[in-house]
Amino acid sequence: MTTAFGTGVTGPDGRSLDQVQLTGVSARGYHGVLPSERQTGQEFRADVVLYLDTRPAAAGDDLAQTVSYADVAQDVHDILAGEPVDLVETVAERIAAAVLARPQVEAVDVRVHKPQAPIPVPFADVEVAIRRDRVRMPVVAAPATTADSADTSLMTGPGSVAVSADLLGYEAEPRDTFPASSPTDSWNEAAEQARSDSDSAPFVGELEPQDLEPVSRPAHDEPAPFEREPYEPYQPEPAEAAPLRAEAFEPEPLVSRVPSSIAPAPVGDAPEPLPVPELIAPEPLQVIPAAWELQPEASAQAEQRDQLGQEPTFRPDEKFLPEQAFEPVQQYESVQGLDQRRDQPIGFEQQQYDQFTPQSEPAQPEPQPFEQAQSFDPPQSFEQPQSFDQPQPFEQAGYEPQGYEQPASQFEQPQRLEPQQNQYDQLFEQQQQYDQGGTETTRVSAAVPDSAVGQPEQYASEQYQAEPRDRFDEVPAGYVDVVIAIGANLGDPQATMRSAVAELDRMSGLQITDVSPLARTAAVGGPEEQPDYLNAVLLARTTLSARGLLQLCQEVENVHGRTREERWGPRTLDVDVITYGNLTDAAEDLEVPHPRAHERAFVLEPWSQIAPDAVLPGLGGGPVAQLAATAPDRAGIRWLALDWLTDPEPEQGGGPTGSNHPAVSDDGGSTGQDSHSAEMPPALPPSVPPSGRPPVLPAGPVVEVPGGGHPQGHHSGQVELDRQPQPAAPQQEAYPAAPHPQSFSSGPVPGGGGSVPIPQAASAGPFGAPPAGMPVNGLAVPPPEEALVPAPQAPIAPRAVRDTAHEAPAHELLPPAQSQAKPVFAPVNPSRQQSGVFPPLNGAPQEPANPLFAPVGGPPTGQPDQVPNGHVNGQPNGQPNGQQDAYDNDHTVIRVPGFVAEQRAAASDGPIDSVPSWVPVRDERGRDA
Ligand SMILES: Nc1ncnc2c1ncn2[C@@H]1O[C@H](COP(=O)(O)OP(=O)(O)OP(=O)(O)O)[C@@H](O)[C@H]1O
Ligand SMILES: Nc1nc2c(c(=O)[nH]1)N=C(CO)CN2
Repeated sequence: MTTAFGTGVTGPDGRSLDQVQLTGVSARGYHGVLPSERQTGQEFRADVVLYLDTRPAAAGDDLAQTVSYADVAQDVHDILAGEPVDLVETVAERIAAAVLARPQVEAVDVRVHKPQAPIPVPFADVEVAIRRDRVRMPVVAAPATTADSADTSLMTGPGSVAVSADLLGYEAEPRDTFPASSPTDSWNEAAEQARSDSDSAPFVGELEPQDLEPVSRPAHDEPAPFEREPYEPYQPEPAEAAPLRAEAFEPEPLVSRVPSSIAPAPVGDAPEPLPVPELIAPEPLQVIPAAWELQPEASAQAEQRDQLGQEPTFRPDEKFLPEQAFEPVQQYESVQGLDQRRDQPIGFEQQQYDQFTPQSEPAQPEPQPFEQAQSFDPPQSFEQPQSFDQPQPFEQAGYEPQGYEQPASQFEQPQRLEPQQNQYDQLFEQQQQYDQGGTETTRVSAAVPDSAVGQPEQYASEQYQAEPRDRFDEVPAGYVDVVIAIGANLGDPQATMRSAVAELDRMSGLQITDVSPLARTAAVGGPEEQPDYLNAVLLARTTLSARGLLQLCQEVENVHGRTREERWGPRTLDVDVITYGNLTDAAEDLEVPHPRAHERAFVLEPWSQIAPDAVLPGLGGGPVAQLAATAPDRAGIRWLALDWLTDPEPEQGGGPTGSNHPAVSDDGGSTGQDSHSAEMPPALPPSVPPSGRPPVLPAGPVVEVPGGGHPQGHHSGQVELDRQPQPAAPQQEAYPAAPHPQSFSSGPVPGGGGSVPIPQAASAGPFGAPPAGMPVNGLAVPPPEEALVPAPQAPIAPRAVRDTAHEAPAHELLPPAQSQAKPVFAPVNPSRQQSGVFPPLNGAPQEPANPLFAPVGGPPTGQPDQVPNGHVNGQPNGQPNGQQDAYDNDHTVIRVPGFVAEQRAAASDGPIDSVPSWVPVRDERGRDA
């Protein structure tokens, strides 16, 4: 696995190290293989993250106890501008070596950009990103740096790379030819410190300046002739290279291990010169032991597979480096597996995740029951979208070295990799690159060993379980508050989302504490014409690791037939982790907070409804309500519905107003997505709450206080989550409670936020409501009528909307009028029709001009009354082929000055059961109300 740049590094004490980041150091450099590059030079830029413990320095306010960023900047600059080398990799390596020459630094991330690289096609950047530490040390030596210019004994600190310089055959440059800034007194003191430290680090050798042969550095105006530089790569001694397994996988403290192959000779020993090949050699890679050699459990599983005639689960496109074997590999679980787990007592899932914690003693091989084996090895016929969810090491993360090619046969496993999905991988990669700071970046890694190809995925999987790879694998001591976003626009989105909420809540290790109103939102990104989404946000708390939570989310997605054909394409279900406590971190497979959450009204708006004071942590974060108000897609929030979980759904197949049918097109018929939905797996069967749940007491109906319960202020009330009191859960320390209120017992939501009771998926068919009053998951389920949320009587602007002046009329931001499909709408109780008219904000309620379209306010008389779905005064507007919009029949479009809301009205052709509380959320005219 290649660690993402700037993600956490754990120190010897197991805690995250502090970081000193230095970005954008630039210089004209002469690196490159082309003579022209050597001749004219070009811009090089570097970013560096130093990992160290800054507490000693802070405690004494003492520079000597830390690293001077100015010195590091100077070194980086000098290396960029300094002695030309062929490869960006070498430049990065040298920078890493220079930084690690400082004994305080435990690890360093280096990213070197070469934005003007001679590439004959348009591109944005070339970037090499490496991480080096005291274990995976640089394979070239640092040139003389500010760190050692005072006293080379500085290089004798623990893990100093200076010694390996000689071992590597690197010829350090004389200080007079390689500029270095003046040493400071503090560095002399640090040198003293390093000397004393070296007593406890017997492996550290010591070099004197005379040991380092000077080489001359070509002046920039006299470019060196194009020839190989005398840098010589690290060449491991074969005898030392063999114990790969021990070096790569033993969960030892960071600083206690130095690969023996590059450990310096004991002090006083003259280092043996090594044979020197021309370029940097990769890390020693020998025969990689089979998974079952490493993990007895895996062995048992393999045997079992053999007996069952199952094939091992291979990831043929995976390439392993020793350190990279910690790549997250899904512990595959079939739909069956999920169902099985659902019925497990609480703690079952935790046990599964407990496997991820380091085990001091390997477990004894035991034959495992068939069910468990299945969870590692799904039937071949079951297509695991997860296989493609996970970033593939190297390819997806963009770490594939340029020109690195594997024989096609090693990638071809038709039953696993379908062309379509490979295509998605590419898109995924683009997305990741896009995520790395907004520019398209080609990243290059130093070396990918061929021998790592084609290893059983179990191998990586087991390793993943054996040692937490990063903070995302840390299992919290207590509950962590999390925010999860769900969305869907294919199939039967509302039904799917109802199920998803119930399924997530049933998972042990995860408890949903609050559910937002349902938002209908214009699709953001992706193909131009796709149905609107339904979106909601769930507040929850979890005892799972962040990665465990992601895995759960993906399992639920998969259960609902999630496929990935194109980036931001339509989907049956999307479940994203928005926040995990206050953790801000990124890895290849997970980033929290979700990297785009801060700009997505379809997340922020529902979230702010249930947590008005929530704050999104991290870069770009801030008060959620504020972010929601200013998010670019704000105008795409069409409406919110409160009672989307409690409101009983119509019978299946109940026509276009029903919710158990595929996405409905404007003409009331099925959309082109029908075929897709036909491919969906059958809906989950009804299930009972897991036995481990606390017993649920009958409770009163969902209470809606006068005003309608909508959090936007025009309903002042809230919906109570009438849950059974839960035992107090310890909050774990590492990621303190997220700054949003996620009260477990609902109580009044601050700011009048409206929560939606968690659905009951227990008794009435796949998505149907349970009998009235039947409590599920700690929620009291009111009889349908009681559950109804009265339509707002005196709407005022939502808080978020009120705070925001939107300039653009909403419909400009909506999808084209010819949009073919709509999501399913919740059923409507005809008795609620007239109450669905939202009066103007500051005036008397107005009667709708016609029963279906109730223009209250709206554009000046005489102008077409255009509504987002393309209607003009109730007539289809811009519908292709003259299609009649389904809204004409079963929706009332309600307008108030500055706002748009759509309310379902009596439909002549479908069951009408209840009225969801659609509420206006959008300032249609871009004005404050
Ligand atoms: N916070 C996160 N939540 C969910 N997935 C994440 C997160 N961070 C990274 N990922 C990764 O993103 C990958 C793609 O996720 P997904 O297909 O759901 O993207 P998407 O929903 O189409 O787009 P977006 O990520 O913009 O919402 C996942 O396989 C997962 O590994
Ligand atoms: N309106 C809306 N747009 C989207 C959504 C979504 O959930 N809602 N999800 C996306 C990828 O996660 C991309 N675009």
